[in-house]
Amino acid sequence: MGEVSPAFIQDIEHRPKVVGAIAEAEGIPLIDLSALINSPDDHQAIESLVAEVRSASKEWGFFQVINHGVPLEKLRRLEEAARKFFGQPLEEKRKVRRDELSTLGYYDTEHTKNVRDWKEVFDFTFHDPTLIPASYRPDDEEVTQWSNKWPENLPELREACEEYAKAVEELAFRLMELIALSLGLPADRFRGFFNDHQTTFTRLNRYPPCPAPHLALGVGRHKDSGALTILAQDDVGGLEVRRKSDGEWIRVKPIPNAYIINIGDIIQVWSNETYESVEHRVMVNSEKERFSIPFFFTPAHYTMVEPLEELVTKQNPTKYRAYNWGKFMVTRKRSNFMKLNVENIQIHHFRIPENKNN
Ligand SMILES: O=C(O)CCC(=O)C(=O)O
Ligand SMILES: [Fe+2]
Repeated sequence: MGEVSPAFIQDIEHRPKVVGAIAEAEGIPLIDLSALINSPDDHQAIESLVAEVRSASKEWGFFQVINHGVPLEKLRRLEEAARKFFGQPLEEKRKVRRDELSTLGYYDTEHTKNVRDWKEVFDFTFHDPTLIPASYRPDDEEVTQWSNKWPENLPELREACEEYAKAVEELAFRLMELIALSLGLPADRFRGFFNDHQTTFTRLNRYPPCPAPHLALGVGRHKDSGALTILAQDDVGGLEVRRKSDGEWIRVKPIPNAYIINIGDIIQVWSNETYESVEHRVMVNSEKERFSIPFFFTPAHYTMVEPLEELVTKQNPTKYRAYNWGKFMVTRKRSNFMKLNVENIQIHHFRIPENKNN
């Protein structure tokens, strides 16, 4: 990536605090999922987990989980394969680069809020191919497919990716059950959105050392647009979360063999804002590279996302107009691809103003 070109430079108000960042100690909640994995029939233990998830989702929109049931060796194997993949010359990585027909594969030019991110990425889906609208245009009903692009010279990458995503998907379903219960819904309330044709994808992120960590970000401030994100990070650290209580950026402490879970925009809408998707960003540093692996759990492309009817009442009327998830996702990808000088599509574009409710 060489010199820091102006494309990477954040506006002054969005630059990270390299010194004096808020301590990690009072950071996001840590939840031990042992009961969910080992004694799912112990109602009392599950109730208390549900209460922890409710409070963490409400106060922070982020939490970490341990004893989550994803075997550590699957993560280690994937990390090793990812290091090998990113360690190759650029022309080798570009053999599996993303293109306009399928956004899966390798790329190093993602923009978040129109500023370039200091990172390189490899995206893949577990349910391959993934059905997706052919265009962002609302009147175009054609559906197309995204297919994975696997490097031929590194067959172990494919195996490691597939095994890992399968294990994390199980965790995702379990977490969605806890979240459903925490909203007073039946445990399987969200299941149907993910049964067929889910658009879930996993990303391998590499953040190279950066000569100007005070000017650039690994990922600029953003909210995740899916339902739930399950993130593995290494021991370098750099993820920051915007604390809901006061808007301060808080570092997320790397905890060995923990996953970071965050509520995405879709749960914000489904829950009619009982829970909110929270802004986060990634700092880079001048010495160490950092790896992270987010798993973005997202429903089928034809899902119309809107507040669940059980959570809409006279006192709490619906806060969103329904939107089509596939079109939303394709519109997002398009603007990541093309550095458009307009704001990305956001769920607030579907927000119903308060006074129109009454
Ligand atoms: O690398 C990280 O810690 C987070 C990455 C992230 O927020 C994203 O890819 O959406
Ligand atoms: Fe994110």
